[in-house]
Amino acid sequence: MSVSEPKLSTISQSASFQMQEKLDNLSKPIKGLGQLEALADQLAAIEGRIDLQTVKRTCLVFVADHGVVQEAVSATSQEISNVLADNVANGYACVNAVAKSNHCNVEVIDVGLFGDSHSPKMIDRKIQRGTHNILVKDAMSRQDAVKSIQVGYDIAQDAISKGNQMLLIGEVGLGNTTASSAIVATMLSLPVDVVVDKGSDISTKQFEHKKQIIKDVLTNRQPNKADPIDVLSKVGGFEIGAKIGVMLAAAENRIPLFLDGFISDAAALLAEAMYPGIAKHFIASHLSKEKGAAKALDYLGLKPLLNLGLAVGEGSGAVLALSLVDVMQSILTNENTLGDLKFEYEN
Ligand SMILES: O=C(O)c1ccc[n+]([C@@H]2O[C@H](COP(=O)([O-])O)[C@@H](O)[C@H]2O)c1
Ligand SMILES: Cc1cc2nc[nH]c2cc1C
Repeated sequence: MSVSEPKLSTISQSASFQMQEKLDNLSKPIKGLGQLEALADQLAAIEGRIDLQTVKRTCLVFVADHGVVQEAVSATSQEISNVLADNVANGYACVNAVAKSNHCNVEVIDVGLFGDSHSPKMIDRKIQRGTHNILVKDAMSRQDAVKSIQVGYDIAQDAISKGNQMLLIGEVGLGNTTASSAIVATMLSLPVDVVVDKGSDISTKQFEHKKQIIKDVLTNRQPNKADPIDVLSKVGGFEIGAKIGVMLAAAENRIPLFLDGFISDAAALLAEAMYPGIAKHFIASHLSKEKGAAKALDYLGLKPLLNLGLAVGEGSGAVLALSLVDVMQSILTNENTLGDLKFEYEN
């Protein structure tokens, strides 16, 4: 099993059916827990069992820089990526705070920061010092695009071998909503205006400029949607490739994979094009505030669990959705059955 010879595990319809039967027997109206029931069904289908394995989970946060930040498409200057990435590695960022309350491990992996990390906790798998500016040059070589997927795959395999039962993915990378917009517009053949949004919050004037930059990027780079590696190498990012690798390792090992926001959604479109059917192994934790997110999730047939207007990144939304998994586990463990109440539906 590897990136070059993927072998997705099967999605167990019978485990999903058994889970729904169990839920239908609980002391509540049939399907009364709505999308939470669909979540439990999907987890059972992915894991191939109804005694869901959810306790040990890790959010893998991939950090990388984007040369296109030179074009003033982001709220901050490029050097800030390092500061933000180190903040996650040191345990003080938004995702760390959410992870503390939701009992989730966080690991931070440098796959392409321009600078050197100052955190001893940063895992160094740097592929290059940032992507090239995609307005003028391909983001990375094809070889580095494949390498980014392999790095993510290896990191995920390691996490799985340490007993993780669910994986979550996040990122820090200023400029990556520009790269993600270019990916989503390409993969869904949509106009840039329909998918682009304000990322880490830019002014209206800067937003108009960002739209034009992405249009020019697509004209200059001509990514080929029939070849996802071409798209990743021309307009993508190292953290986006690494996320694809995690998705593959999770899908091979019956491990539920929690997407975070827009950048995960863009990576998921590439993964689905490379490994058709892989999206069935993904849980859409939330609907990002970025408007292209809904387009990507609709295409993938994924219904987000939360819709809170989140636009943080780091994996924070994915970790937040774990509270719903934990609530579902409590329901499955603690709620009694219609039988206990000697209650039966009449038809
Ligand atoms: O997860 C999202 O949907 C999301 C939406 C907006 C911004 N972000 C985060 O903000 C950074 C990218 O914003 P930008 O404006 O520089 O492209 C990057 O570090 C992402 O993790 C993330
Ligand atoms: C403050 C800040 C925190 C972030 N976390 C992930 N991306 C980010 C971008 C900014 C600007």
